[in-house]
Amino acid sequence: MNGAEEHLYAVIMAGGAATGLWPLSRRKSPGQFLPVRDDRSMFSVTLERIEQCIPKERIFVVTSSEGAELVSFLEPGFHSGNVLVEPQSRGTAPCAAFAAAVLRKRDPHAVICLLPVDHHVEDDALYARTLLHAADIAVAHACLVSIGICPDYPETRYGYMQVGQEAGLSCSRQTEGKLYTVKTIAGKPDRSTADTFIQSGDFFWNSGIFVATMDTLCSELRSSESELYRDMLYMSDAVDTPGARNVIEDVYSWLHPASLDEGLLARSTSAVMLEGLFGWRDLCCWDDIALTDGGEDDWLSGRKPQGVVEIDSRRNLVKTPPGKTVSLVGVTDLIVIDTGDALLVCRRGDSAGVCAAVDVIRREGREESL
Ligand SMILES: Nc1nc2c(ncn2[C@@H]2O[C@H](COP(=O)(O)OP(=O)(O)O[C@H]3O[C@H](CO)[C@@H](O)[C@H](O)[C@@H]3O)[C@@H](O)[C@H]2O)c(=O)[nH]1
Repeated sequence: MNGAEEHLYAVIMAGGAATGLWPLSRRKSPGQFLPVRDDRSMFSVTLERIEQCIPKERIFVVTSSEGAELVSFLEPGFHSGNVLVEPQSRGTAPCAAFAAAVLRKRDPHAVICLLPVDHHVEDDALYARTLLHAADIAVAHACLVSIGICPDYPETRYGYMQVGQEAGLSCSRQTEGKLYTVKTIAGKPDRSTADTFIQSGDFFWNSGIFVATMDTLCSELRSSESELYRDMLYMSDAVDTPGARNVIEDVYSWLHPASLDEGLLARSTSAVMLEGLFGWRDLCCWDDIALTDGGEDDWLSGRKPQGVVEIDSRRNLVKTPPGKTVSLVGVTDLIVIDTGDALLVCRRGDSAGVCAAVDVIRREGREESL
C-alpha cells in the first residue's frame, strides 16, 4: 500500500436539493436517497462504488438532517460518526470546508476525494483506479486534481474546463486518463457556447469530483476563500468538544453560498485535470435516470410498475404509487411521475425543465408540495 492510499478519505456530498427529480424528491426525502430507478438509492450505489477503493471507515457523507436519517435507514452499518450534518445547504465549498474541519482532526495527512452523490458510472473499477491515480498526483505534486470527462455532445447542464498542455507529472499509479493543466473553467453554458466548446476540442465536462491533500485543500481555501478558511479552522477547533454543534450552527448562519467550481477551482494556482474514462453522466433529472444502465427498453417495459396499462403507447416512463392504476392511451415519449399528492407530466427530453416548475411552486408558497 502506498502513502496516498493509507490516508485516502471519501467525502460524499449529498446535501443538494435534487429538485430535478421532483415530485419524488422532496425536502424531507431528497432524491439522492430514494430508489429512483430500481430499488436502490443513488447514495447506496455511490457508497458501494467508493468502497472498491476506500474502506467504509474512511467514507464520510455531508448532508442535511433529513439526509442523515435516510443514511441510517438505508445503510444501518454506516458509522454515524461519519455522517456530517449541515444545518443548511450552502453549496459545495462550505460542504468541503466542513468535511476538512472534521478530517483535519482525524488525520492531518488525509487525502480527500470530494464526490458528488448523483453520478452514474459505467465502469466502477476504472472509477476506483482513477481516484487512486488522482490521489497519487495530489500527494506527489501538491495539486488540486479535478476529474474531467471528454464530452460527446454539447450538454448545457454541466460546467466545463478548458485544458492547456499535458501536465507531464509522474506518479506511481497511472490510468490511461491523460493529465492536463487547467486553463479556464466555465459554468453551465448556453447551447451556442457549448457548441463552441465542443468544436474547440480543448474543453472537458467538469464532473464535480475533486481530489486534494489536506494541506493543498487548506492552502487553496486560505488563498481563494479566506473567510471560509477561517470558519473551517473555527469549526475544526470545536470538533469533538461538547459545543461543536453550536459552533457549526453559528458558522452556517453566516456562511455565504459558494461552489467548489467558482470558489476554489476557478481561482486555484495548483489545479490540474485528470481525464476520467470510466463512462459518466450526472443524474440531474428524469431523462438522465431513463438513460442509465439497462437501457430504456429495460426501464420502460421490462420493469414497468404494476398498475400501468399502456394501449398504443410506447417509450413512456411512468412511476406511480403502489396500488394506483394508470392507463396511457396513444401517447409516446412521456414522463409521468405520480406521488399521490403531486404529479409531473412532461415530454421525454424536457424533464430538466422541472426545476423551473419547482421555482414557481416555491414562489407561490405551496410549501407542502416541495
Ligand atoms: N452537503 C452538501 N452537498 C451539496 C450541497 N450543494 C450541492 N451538494 C451536492 O453536491 C453535488 C453537486 O451539486 P449540484 O448543486 O447538484 O451541482 P450541479 O448543478 O450538478 O453542478 C456541479 O456538478 C456538475 C456535474 O455533475 C458539474 O458539471 C458542474 O460544474 C458542478 O460542479 C450533489 O451531489 C449535491 O447533492 C450542499 O450545500 N451541501
